[in-house]
Amino acid sequence: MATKKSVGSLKGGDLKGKKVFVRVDLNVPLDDSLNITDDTRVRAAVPTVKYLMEHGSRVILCSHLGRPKGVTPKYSLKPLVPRLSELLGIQVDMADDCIGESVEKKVAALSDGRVLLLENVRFYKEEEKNDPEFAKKLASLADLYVNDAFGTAHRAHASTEGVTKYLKPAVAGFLMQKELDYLVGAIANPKRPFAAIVGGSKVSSKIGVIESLFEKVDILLLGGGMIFTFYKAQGYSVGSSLVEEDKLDLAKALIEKAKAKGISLLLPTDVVIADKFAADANSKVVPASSIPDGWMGLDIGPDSIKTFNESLDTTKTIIWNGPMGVFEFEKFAAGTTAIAKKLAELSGKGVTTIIGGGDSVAAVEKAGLADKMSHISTGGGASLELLEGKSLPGVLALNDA
Ligand SMILES: Nc1ncnc2c1ncn2[C@@H]1O[C@H](COP(=O)(O)OP(=O)(O)O)[C@@H](O)[C@H]1O
Ligand SMILES: O=C(OP(=O)(O)O)[C@H](O)COP(=O)(O)O
Repeated sequence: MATKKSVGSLKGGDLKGKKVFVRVDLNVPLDDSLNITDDTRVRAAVPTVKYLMEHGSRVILCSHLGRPKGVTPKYSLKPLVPRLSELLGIQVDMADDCIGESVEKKVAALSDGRVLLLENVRFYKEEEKNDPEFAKKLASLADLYVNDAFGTAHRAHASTEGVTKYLKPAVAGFLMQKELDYLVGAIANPKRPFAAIVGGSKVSSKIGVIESLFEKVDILLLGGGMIFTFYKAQGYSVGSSLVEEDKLDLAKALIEKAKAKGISLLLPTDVVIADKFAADANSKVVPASSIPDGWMGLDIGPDSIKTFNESLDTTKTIIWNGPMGVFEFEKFAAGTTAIAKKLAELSGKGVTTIIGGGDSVAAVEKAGLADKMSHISTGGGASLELLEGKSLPGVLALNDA
């Protein structure tokens, strides 16, 4: 993907008094009382909005929340207003719609440096359909467009892609840029040795990532549920561990490919096994090749942690996607927590550490180590697509630098 024009390249007259349509990803988890339970995405949206406020722009914020079918009160963006206002240091105004007369009035009343939050853009089915007429209506609200919604950049929707056809310049926000710098830039030109740690539940959902990383990494560490397909492919008995029978040949082929490419591919040498898939299961540590019938592997074992750590000690860049075990159960979280701790330690020694979205981010946050990493992605699906080497429609649509 070509480098995209950044909001940071706009200054003075480009921004002063201008109405700026900013697509952000405020798709945050809310509890039953509509309290935000993780405000990471709200905090991540702040630098771009503050920059625009400081340059005297009139900021129109647009986001989706959840996957509503039509207007659904529980998916209103209203609960976001207090936290946004607190973080921005001003009272953010809220519109009761995202297009139409009432919104136009609110936009006309915006003064320089102030912020208006539009109501959930997915209350219109035209958003996900990338309907051109709807995109035109969104575009008509503003003078220029900023996309800072990294978490939604893999969607070609009206507010992420369609709108750029009618609103120019269309530029990347600071969060979008940072995500691309790490998830594309740091990986394309890594300081070596470069290691990837890939875990999660299934080989099938990570195959694209593994194959794409094969072209770039020196070391590949595998963990999570997918390792049992690799074990079985090597003739080990895996008990009742998660196995994808139709991916056994693929696992064999990947092991061969790693050899041919000179990549150091490490599979865990021992595993923590359980007698059932439950938080209170009985557990023990066994060598990878000796999982008894009726038992299932739910985490990597202490020897594997030691070997993985030693291998990571030699690196200068690390990307991590997917937990090492069923970290949601305390008893099987040790492997994932150990990796999080190792990455935090290595970050402190100048190693670039990138956490590629999804459950690995949740694990790092659970371990209280989020602020230690070089970069933690705010997008699950979007980061996975980038790591697979795909281009994101929400990024492609922006003006080149
Ligand atoms: N050994 C295992 N057996 C079954 N499930 C596992 C195992 N190890 C990890 N998992 C599960 O994988 C899930 C995460 O997988 P995935 O969605 O592919 O990762 P990510 O969200 O990081 O991309 C977690 O819910 C975790 O419990
Ligand atoms: O939370 C999101 O995706 P993610 O859970 O893959 O990070 C984004 O806001 C995109 O939402 P969507 O998957 O409903 O299009």
